[in-house]
Amino acid sequence: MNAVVEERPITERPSAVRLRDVGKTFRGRRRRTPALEGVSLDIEAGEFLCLLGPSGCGKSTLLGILAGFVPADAGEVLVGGRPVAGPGPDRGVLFQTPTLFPWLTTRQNVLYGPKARGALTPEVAEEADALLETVGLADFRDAYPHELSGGMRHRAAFARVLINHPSVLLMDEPFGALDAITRAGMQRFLLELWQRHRMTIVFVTHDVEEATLLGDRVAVLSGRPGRTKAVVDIPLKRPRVYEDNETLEFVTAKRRIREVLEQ
Ligand SMILES: Nc1ncnc2c1ncn2[C@@H]1O[C@H](COP(=O)(O)OP(=O)(O)OP(=O)(O)O)[C@@H](O)[C@H]1O
Repeated sequence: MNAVVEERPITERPSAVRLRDVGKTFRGRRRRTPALEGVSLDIEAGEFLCLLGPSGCGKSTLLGILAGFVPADAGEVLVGGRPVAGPGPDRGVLFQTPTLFPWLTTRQNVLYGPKARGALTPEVAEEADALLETVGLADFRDAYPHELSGGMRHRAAFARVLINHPSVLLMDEPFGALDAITRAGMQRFLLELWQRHRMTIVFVTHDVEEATLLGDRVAVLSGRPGRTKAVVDIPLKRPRVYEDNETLEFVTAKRRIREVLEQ
């Protein structure tokens, strides 16, 4: 078994995200659910990290903590060297269901954030148009969400997040609900985007194949309460394409992750 739990001292590499002994217990009136315990992880700036683990191990909770939606009740959570105290435009969040306002057009959706912050300038509007071009929605800038396909809605949600120039992109099973072909297209799109912008990505997935294709490393959480079980390096060359998934290197990397998961 080659997988190792990595401890990368923060002083050695620039760390975009630092988690130290993070814990979270949900306390209801009748039930107390420990979701995370002692989670420690350093994610480098520009790294693509996938978060994998059994259902209910706290992956979404961890992402929610990084996004600032869910307060941790133990440990240290730093993004860009600063403690997370709530949501912020430095962290873009994308969910399985793209969050778009149904009463706004694609372009208006993209411009919603800057407008709400009072930062809508002609330059930002120009940037929105360039982003719509990048995500292949220039011809649909005046369409409403219900007029877009599933993949198009995802790309619109991407543009909506990217207009804020987030340094960290937090993605919670973003392609989980898509059909296989659209999903492969979105994976390709995400890899190209990341290759170009090199933002830090934390990507939650159930899918070992998806984690192997996308990640520089895969952090595997144990069953509830989630703990960092291992961080597995994916030593596959970049740029990667979906068609690589039958190569020996790919299959070997996938097997290593599966072994850790099943341990
Ligand atoms: N708001 C909440 N209130 C109470 N319990 C919660 C809440 N959110 C999550 N939990 C509990 O915390 C645990 C972790 O949930 P979480 O959604 O983070 O897991 P997950 O790994 O993302 O699961 P899945 O892979 O099934 O999406 C679960 O037992 C869940 O029931």
